[in-house]
Amino acid sequence: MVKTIESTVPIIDFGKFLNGSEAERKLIAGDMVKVMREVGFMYLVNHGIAQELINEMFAWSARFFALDENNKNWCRHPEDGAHHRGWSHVGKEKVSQMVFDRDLVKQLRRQPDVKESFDLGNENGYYSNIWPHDEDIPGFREFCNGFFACEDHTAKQLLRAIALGLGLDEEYLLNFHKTSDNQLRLLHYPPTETLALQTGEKERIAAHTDFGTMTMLLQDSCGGLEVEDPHIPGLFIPAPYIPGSIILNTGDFLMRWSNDVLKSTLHRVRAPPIDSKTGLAQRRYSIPYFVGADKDVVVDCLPSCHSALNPKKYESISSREYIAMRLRATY
Ligand SMILES: O=C(O)CCC(=O)C(=O)O
Ligand SMILES: [Fe+2]
Repeated sequence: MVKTIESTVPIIDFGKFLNGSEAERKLIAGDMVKVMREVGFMYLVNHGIAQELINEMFAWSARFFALDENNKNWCRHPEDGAHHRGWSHVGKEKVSQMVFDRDLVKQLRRQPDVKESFDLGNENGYYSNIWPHDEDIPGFREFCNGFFACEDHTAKQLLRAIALGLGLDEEYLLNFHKTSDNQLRLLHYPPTETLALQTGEKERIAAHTDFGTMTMLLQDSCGGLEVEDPHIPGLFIPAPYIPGSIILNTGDFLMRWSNDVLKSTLHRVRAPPIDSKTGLAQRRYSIPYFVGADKDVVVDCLPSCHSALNPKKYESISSREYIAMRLRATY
């Protein structure tokens, strides 16, 4: 049987959590945690972020990436990989999966990802944002900041649901996400020779898991995102855009925090359908929002995720220590 996304990545109606009765809220929270345990990826519909706002964010993203290279250079990502802000040109970044060996990282970087990105965080955060000149793209900064806040609002509702589904106090996870230390990432994968993507000579984004607590992912209709089958390692299943949906996936930090009860699943971006006019793999835009825990708060295993039969597997760790370790392997 051909595996389809519907049979692997479930669709959850989050509106029933946002506006439902106490019983419905509990049911949805339980469903979400079940999916996080089994698959690590879900589609959310009625998630509370207005579609017009999402469309507008994609339009701003396209406008930003269409800027002249000199204008984008003004806000380029610093060499320090930990300061994850600003524009990274095509070829700058290589996402890798848990590779900490310096020589191996060097070797992997010879085949960089064919994508460019723009990263921003909370304006009041530890790392300053790096913006393009306002006159080059007036209104961009303001819109991005508004969108960041809107996603943060939804992220907080999702954190409530996950805590509830884990049998914790609904506010439990919010107490570790007080500073909104999240990252909004605009991604642009330019048109690329399909064959090079198919043979793996070039990659859009190699198989990886995300670092943080969780990721909310917006994608356009191009296609190419694939999620590893939870039961068949190495089998990747296409996760196309479902109108009106966003994707929610568990991050590595939450996986560790939950004693591996919640799964952070491998995913990648491969060749989408070929553009019939150019013969190239179509351009893709996506917008992940990485939700991160407060950097200096040390987390120990979640209370409902360990027992005498299932003892704690990991030392307690702060998100700062954990993320720094992962970023060093990426830049
Ligand atoms: O472009 C996409 O849809 C995937 C992006 C992604 O997985 C990431 O940036 O971590
Ligand atoms: Fe990812």
